[in-house]
Amino acid sequence: MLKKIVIGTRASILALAQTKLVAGMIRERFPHIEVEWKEIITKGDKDLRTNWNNSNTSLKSLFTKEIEKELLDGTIHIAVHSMKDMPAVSPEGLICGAIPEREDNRDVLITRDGRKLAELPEGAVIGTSSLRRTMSIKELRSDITIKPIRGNIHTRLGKLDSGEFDGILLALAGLKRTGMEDRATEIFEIDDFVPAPAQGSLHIQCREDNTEIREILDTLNDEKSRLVVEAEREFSRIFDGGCHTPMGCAGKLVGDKLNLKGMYYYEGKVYRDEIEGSVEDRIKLAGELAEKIRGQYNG
Ligand SMILES: NCc1[nH]cc(CCC(=O)O)c1CC(=O)O
Repeated sequence: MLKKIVIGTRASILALAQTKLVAGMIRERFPHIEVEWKEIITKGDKDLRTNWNNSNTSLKSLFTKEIEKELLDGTIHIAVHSMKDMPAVSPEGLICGAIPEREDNRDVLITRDGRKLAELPEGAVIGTSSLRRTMSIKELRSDITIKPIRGNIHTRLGKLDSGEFDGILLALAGLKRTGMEDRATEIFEIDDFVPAPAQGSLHIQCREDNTEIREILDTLNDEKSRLVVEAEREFSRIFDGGCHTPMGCAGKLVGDKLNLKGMYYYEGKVYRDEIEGSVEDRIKLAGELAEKIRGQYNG
């Protein structure tokens, strides 16, 4: 019988918050198992010059490689990641062992003085390095000036507070999980601002051959979250989504139906559509939604 589980984590406040959340879930279900975490510094953490928010799949692994090596070596048992930052395909020997209940997937605006988007002055400066967020905010207010911003949530909030920006855009999930939800000035509705595929969802990673850990992780799974996230990830795979590709996708269960909204920016224009169907057909639905959107610009 397993006595202790070691979770590998990056040292950022969000990574630690997510790790502690998962540690709590395991302790609650398996009180006899001791849960610890080990902070691992990744190449991405060392190299702050990398614009990781606009990174493609290979750059994405900058933040996971060292952690994945420790999983494979067996020095840690599991790792907790934000699903939206994970490439579509797991490295050889590793799997996603659980997708727990998803947090709110919406995006938020945070301003220094509590002004909402509509109240900001002409040409106000908003910080984001995400193309999806840039395009979405420009759609709502074309006069806004976008300036790139890097670093973890605290660094970004610090840059906002010091006056470098009038506002910044972040995921509500990250604010909630780090206990800073009260910083959210304006929460954007999905129809105005389509979230990144799998935003707000966790990816608990483990070794494929570790059956004991897989049985434990099975109990952390939230089936509804998994079904929705699978569809969003399929949409993202079709459009080859790193965070680099300006696209969004958000699913919602309505009874036994899945409603899927998607958007994609192509040659400077926004295309959106939505689809609804049986949740069992979620992968097919994601493909059909992508086809509908492609049909708009291919005519
Ligand atoms: N790309 C960085 C990242 N990865 C996950 C989150 C937030 C939490 C989540 O979406 O699950 C963030 C920060 C942000 O986008 O505001």
